[in-house]
Amino acid sequence: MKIVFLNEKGGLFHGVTGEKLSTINLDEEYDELLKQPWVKYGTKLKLREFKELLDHLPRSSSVAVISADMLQRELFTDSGAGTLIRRGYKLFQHTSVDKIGADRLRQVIHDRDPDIKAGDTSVTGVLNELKKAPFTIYGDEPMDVVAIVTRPEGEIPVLTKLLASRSGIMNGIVDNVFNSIKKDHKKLFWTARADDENRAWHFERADGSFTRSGRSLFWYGVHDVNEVEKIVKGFEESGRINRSFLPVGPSAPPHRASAPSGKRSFSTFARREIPGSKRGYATAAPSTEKKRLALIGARGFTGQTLTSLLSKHPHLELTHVSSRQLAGYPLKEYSKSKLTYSNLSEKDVETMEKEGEVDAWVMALPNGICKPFVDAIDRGAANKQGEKSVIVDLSADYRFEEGWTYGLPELYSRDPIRVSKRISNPGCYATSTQLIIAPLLPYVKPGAWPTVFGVSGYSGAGTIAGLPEADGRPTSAPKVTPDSLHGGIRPYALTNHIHEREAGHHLSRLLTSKLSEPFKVAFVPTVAPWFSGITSVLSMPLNGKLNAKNVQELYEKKYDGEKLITVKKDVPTLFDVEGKQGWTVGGFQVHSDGDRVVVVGGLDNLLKGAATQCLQNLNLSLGYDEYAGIPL
Ligand SMILES: NC(=O)C1=CN([C@@H]2O[C@H](COP(=O)(O)OP(=O)(O)OC[C@H]3O[C@@H](n4cnc5c(N)ncnc54)[C@H](OP(=O)(O)O)[C@@H]3O)[C@@H](O)[C@H]2O)C=CC1
Ligand SMILES: CC(=O)N[C@@H](CCC(=O)OP(=O)(O)O)C(=O)O
Repeated sequence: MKIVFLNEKGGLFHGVTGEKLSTINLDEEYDELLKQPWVKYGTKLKLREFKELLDHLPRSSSVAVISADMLQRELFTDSGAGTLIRRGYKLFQHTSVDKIGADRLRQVIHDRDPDIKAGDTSVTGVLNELKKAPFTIYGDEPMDVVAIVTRPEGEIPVLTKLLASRSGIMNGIVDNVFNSIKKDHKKLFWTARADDENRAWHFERADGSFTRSGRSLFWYGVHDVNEVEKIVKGFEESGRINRSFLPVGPSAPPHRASAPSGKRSFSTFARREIPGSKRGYATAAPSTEKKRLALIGARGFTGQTLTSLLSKHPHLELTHVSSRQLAGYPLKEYSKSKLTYSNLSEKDVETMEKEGEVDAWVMALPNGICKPFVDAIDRGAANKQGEKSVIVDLSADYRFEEGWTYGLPELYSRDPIRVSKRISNPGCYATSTQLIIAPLLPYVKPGAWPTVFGVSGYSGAGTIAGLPEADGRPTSAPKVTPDSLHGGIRPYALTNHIHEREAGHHLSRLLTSKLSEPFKVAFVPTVAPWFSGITSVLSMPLNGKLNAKNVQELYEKKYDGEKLITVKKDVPTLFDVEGKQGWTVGGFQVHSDGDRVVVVGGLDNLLKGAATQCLQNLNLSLGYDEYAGIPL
């Protein structure tokens, strides 16, 4: 039986983080919740009454707290909305197999353990391992989730098994079990294989990870790189974690490595952000190894901007610059070595990849041009001995593509970027649009799209060929000029700009409750007569009441510690964004009725909107410090 409780806000919200609580399992969470200082008055009363009601109904019953306009979706789709409250199942913890029943445990291991499916061990093998050291088995009563943590005296605990049924995944029990492990263990290590369909889930729960040849080691609670190294050495010696998951010894052939797409979470379950898990830690200090980069589309605005940044990069060497027009001419914007433009064909690119001539490629080409080059690199990589190179594409061509990682580090986990070889760089307006909406996602009024007005400098439109210099050297001219705008501004692509879909598509991944269709954003672009810099103005109806101070705090909290994000009180001006590496937000205002928020954000379309973000992505995937070469 499902009981629907209508409230204005459309659910219950965490009083500190402001996030919507998607599920409350009363058996597990009720006592703890009632102790929270923010659970008072109406919320307390409601929780008490829901508990009383559900205590007298079958366990499968639940209460859905939703807003009136979500009623249809709650009743007629299986996606649900708001907050779902149920008794749930009590979690258990046992330190012996007998307590949970050896036969039941055998069955679960037999049915779900990927190591058994891969033929690497047997059920008896798993149970024999348990005899070697003290352990705790965590799970829920119907055993939809079973997790085993081994914890030899004085050693780091290891989560050796996390076995969940589909219903365990869909009902969030796996998170409940994991949280209960977290309560007991301040530090934990565990592993997952590339074919683990919940791989993104692991990245999100970890403070750090190491991936090689599709096998990942994860941990939380250890932030010091030296400590990680020491622990890993201990695992190597004791054999508690299979060597193939550890950052030790020679790696397996890299061409077998498969990177997580970063897109897949539990297949039917939107990702949830876990506080404190935004940043990963590399297992070793960031690399300082010299690596080589080829830039295709080097003549254009973004190509040139990236070239200038690379001139100051401590480790990354630009070795090839490709332009059809400038082939044979020297490159001017790069100071680390003398380079001449070439006009690389698809065949050249394939051969270069096959011969391992570069470690990374950047595609700074117009939309729709990139695929033949990417295909050529893929062909080259298929016939290559060593590791395949990284590609970062600046165009819109791979931003919706399975197998590519969308590189917006401040919003979507950095770890998938670290292990990805195919990265799509977000659009300039789309970057600002997502950064400005993300902190307010729990407050989006259902059915009302957030609207972003974006005003961009004309460099956003790219270049055409200009008049040649006196010596015949070709030049570039902006496609849109201040003259063509008559000194004014020109709204364009009033609906369906590609960045509208891009922003909605990716923001959907941050929602805590599943939507039956992608999250919708209204985006309206305007081009203006200055060279570079975008101002984005967000206007968004709220699902409840907020004040300007609350809003500013949401941004401060969301972007705390982010080196490329500035939160200020005042409205950012062009001065705050033009030529600046990061994104700035400010001007937080709420309508006097308290139900509509307006926020202003801005970035330089050629920097955080393109080249700087590209460099963050290159740095992460090549193992450098994320900000290497970025003047902070
Ligand atoms: N400008 C901006 O603010 C932003 C742009 N982007 C995206 O980045 C990409 C590059 O943009 P931008 O630098 O402005 O573009 P430009 O028009 O300034 O440059 C395009 C580049 O691609 C080359 N090129 C064009 N057509 C072809 C082709 N058919 N084959 C091979 N090379 C070609 C050009 O050189 P040549 O003709 O000499 O070969 C030039 O180097 C685009 O996809 C854009 O959407 C993303 C974020 C911001
Ligand atoms: C002013 C101007 O014309 N801006 C460009 C945005 C450039 C960009 O980021 O486009 P991609 O998504 O193709 O990478 C535009 O609206 O198309």
